[in-house]
Amino acid sequence: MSAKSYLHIVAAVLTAQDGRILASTRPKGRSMSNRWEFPGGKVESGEGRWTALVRELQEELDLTPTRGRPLIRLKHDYPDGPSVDLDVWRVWDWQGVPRAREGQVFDWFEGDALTELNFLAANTPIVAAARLPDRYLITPDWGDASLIPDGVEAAARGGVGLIQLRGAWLKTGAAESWVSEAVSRARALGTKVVVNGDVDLARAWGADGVHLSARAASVLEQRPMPRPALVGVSCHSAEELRQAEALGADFATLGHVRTTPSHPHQPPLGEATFFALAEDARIPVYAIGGMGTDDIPCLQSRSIQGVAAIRGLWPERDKV
Ligand SMILES: Nc1nc2c([nH]c(=O)n2[C@@H]2O[C@H](COP(=O)(O)OP(=O)(O)OP(=O)(O)O)[C@@H](O)[C@H]2O)c(=O)[nH]1
Repeated sequence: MSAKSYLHIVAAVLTAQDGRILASTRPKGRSMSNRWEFPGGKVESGEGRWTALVRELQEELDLTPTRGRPLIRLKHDYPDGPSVDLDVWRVWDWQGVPRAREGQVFDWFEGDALTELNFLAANTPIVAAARLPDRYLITPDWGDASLIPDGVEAAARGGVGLIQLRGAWLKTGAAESWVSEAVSRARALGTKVVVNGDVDLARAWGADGVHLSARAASVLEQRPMPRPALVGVSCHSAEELRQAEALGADFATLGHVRTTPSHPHQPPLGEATFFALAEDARIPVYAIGGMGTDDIPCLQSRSIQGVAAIRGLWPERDKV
């Protein structure tokens, strides 16, 4: 049996300095016209990925991208259409002012607003990747929750775009005030906050979403919070990634990649297994377990979203 062939497509998540993202409708006369997509198209035979992206953006929008990096790569099989290998790049610098050259409509959208557009079916995980940052901090599980709001704010100031509140302190009486303080300070800096494990708490406390264990995800048939809320799942295997995808999760953490003090007795996945699983995933993946900001360039060069960490991202490491 021959392997299925996939059309290699490059597309750009053009991101302006204010964080808004360009989306466009497919031009009239094309398949699935008037659904939303990210600008791009087929890579021609013998053409490089970046060269193809530059050509497509010039043809469609009269723009020349000058700085970008891989964001997410995933395969999708349209039941009545092509099988596509979508190679999506974040582009944050370009020459020119966008102009619709193919009769398409385009506009700039806040990340959350992207979830309301009628995108092509393959694009749900691409929209998730476009909305998500490269650094995902998980708060340390210690007794003194009073340090959480300051730590969250310092991390957000340092460029961490997503934070998971986690720990036994979440179940204590004072938790609500620490959480609402942390959420409002993070939000003022454009950083989102999700709560570990408890959907009711996440809703009640006005958090931006929830992060579930693989076990909690395994008993759900659909996502427990509608978009634009974020739903993340902790995964350790291909099976758990498939469950997170089936659930409609926005992202997964996958690990642990290396041995860490949090899991001293469990063997790590190792980098080769991590990359094999992450590159096969159809949702954005954060590498977790002994990871830090130094690992981000290597992960991104392979279209992986970024790193999730406690020690590697908490602002004052000596206090972890
Ligand atoms: N440019 C772009 N294509 C996408 C996205 N998502 C997605 O599934 N695709 C699929 O990737 C293919 C894009 O190739 P293309 O844009 O060169 O295709 P085309 O206009 O020539 O389409 P056609 O073959 O129907 O004439 C289409 O099958 C399209 O449905 C996206 O965000 N951007």
